[in-house]
Amino acid sequence: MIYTVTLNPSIDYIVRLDSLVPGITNRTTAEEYYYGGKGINVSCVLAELDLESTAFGFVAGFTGDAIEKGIRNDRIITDFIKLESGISRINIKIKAGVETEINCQGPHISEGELERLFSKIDRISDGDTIVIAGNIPNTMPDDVYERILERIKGKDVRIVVDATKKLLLNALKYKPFLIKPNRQELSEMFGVEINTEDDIEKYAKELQKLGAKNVLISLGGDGAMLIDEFGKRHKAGVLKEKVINTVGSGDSMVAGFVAGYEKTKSYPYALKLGSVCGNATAFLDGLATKEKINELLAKFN
Ligand SMILES: Nc1ncnc2c1ncn2[C@@H]1O[C@H](COP(=O)(O)OP(=O)(O)OP(=O)(O)O)[C@@H](O)[C@H]1O
Ligand SMILES: O=P(O)(O)OC[C@@]1(O)O[C@H](CO)[C@@H](O)[C@@H]1O
Repeated sequence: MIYTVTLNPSIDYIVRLDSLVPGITNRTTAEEYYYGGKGINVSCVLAELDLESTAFGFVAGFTGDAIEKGIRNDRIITDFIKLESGISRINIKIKAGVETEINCQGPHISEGELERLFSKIDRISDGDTIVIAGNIPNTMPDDVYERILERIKGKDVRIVVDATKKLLLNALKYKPFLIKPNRQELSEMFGVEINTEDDIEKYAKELQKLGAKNVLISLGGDGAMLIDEFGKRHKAGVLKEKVINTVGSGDSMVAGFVAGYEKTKSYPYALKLGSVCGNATAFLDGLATKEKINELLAKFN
């Protein structure tokens, strides 16, 4: 079974404007909403790839109810913990020529509620995959990913972590099978500007020295680079189509990579399917669909 963990799910409210002017009332030209949070997005794209997953995490209030209902699907088993107070966050994605995101704090999670999650994590067993992705509310200790991984230590579980800074760095000692920083996140982790492909490879290999097996660096419209567990560099480009909404492209890439590796045990294929899923999301209103993935798979080389 593949388990995804989203500590801080969200409703993504996408607002489109011709331009955004600070200090006045701006009016949208269109708006849409999606149920998100990184782990949830991974579960949704896995479902499009015909893979079942169990979604763990915390939901709260009316937004939490909507998220839980909204992602219900016969390939997603939702097993969220309902928090006593607060509401799951609404993240605002402003598309006004450039993209601006406002990702909110999210509800407080108590130590007792965290313990309930750890008990669920104890169900994960040999041969399973766990995908831990996204940010945590800042009231939560930043060793939480380590505490989750500590619970599965010693089990033969494929670990995937998609997070930033300390949350990711602290998880590396658990030897994750895959991490997927984007270029900016890689730069931030090392406090340097990363421009060239050689720089990307150099810093990806630093993350491998710290414990990561496969490091997939996503580069938005420039594609992605994988440094696999054998130190081999693989590159993938992107297809050219009208970009509609890139929110969740990175998560789609993670889902595609995990599915591609699960099916073939081939890193080039995992990178290809990951890229196709990332592209498919960028070219659609919501996340990658089975139809779009199959269409792009036939064109991608
Ligand atoms: N403009 C684009 N055109 C085509 N493909 C894209 C575009 N942007 C993203 N993608 C695809 O999605 C993958 C992941 O994108 P990106 O690097 O933006 O991830 P991310 O920063 O983690 O995104 P997010 O946090 O929104 O999920 C890219 O490697 C690429 O395959
Ligand atoms: O605040 P976090 O957890 O880092 O990111 C949350 C988020 O931006 O990630 C997804 C896209 O990757 C969206 O569905 C969601 O709004």
